[in-house]
Amino acid sequence: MTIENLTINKSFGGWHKQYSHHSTTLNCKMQFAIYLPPQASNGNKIPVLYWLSGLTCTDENFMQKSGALRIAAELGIAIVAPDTSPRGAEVADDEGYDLGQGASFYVNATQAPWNRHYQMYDYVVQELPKLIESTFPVSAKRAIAGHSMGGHGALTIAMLNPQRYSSVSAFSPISNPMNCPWGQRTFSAYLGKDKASWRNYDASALMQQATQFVPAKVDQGASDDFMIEQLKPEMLSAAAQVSGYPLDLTLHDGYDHSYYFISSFIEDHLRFHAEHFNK
Ligand SMILES: N[C@@H](CCC(=O)N[C@@H](CS)C(=O)NCC(=O)O)C(=O)O
Repeated sequence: MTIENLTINKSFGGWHKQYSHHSTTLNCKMQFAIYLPPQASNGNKIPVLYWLSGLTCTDENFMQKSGALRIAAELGIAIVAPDTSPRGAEVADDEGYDLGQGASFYVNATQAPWNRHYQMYDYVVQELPKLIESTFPVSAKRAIAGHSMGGHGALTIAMLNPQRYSSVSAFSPISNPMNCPWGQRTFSAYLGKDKASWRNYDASALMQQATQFVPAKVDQGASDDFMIEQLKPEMLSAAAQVSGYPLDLTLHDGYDHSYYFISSFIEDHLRFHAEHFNK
């Protein structure tokens, strides 16, 4: 596997780098960002947090706007931020911001034309960690987190792979995509009309039937314009009660859906993941 370094910037004593590589899973060129804290330079292998961004984002939004790097440098955690979908002129797309490029929903598409490139679930779970762990001084200790569409991705991926992640966290996740407009539009396109296949990618459905638990922290802004129609955090809480899932979900007065919210609480998320890496 060859990867090409695109940018390199020193930050909080560590290094933020962007790379591109050909993804065999997605059948196209992909870009990702990695933050390597100072602890990555002393010969040790450090744990990694994978961050999945929301609709319309690339590998850049989180790294530039969340304020996570200062805390990652303190705690000795690497952060990897993949792009939010396959991209390129030959990759299927849609005019809406909520389907196609920038809107993969982190599933493996089964329906044409999407199934040719939209295999983001496999990319995030398999190909990307393999590439990261064979290229950078990181250990196999992994956590996963995300925002909105990425919060949905992080929760579903952690619950489907409890042995691969020591903890999961989400800001404003799309908690019950089977029952909201964003999820119904994308799941119909990527997975087809048979709703049985949707359940496997629905955080509330998975949480309700979970028997293996990855510690989960979720924060939601109470003034988030998407909360009632699209995000439905109450469905996740209800699901956790059914299975006894260790879900720590907090509603925060006055906060909206933006990076102003994420940057206000990202420190708590990184400390939560660090605590579970050290267990
Ligand atoms: N109203 C937005 C919806 C998309 C949106 O809010 N995206 C969130 C994730 S769901 C985001 O992180 N945007 C990029 C940013 O704030 O940097 C739009 O039309 O672009």
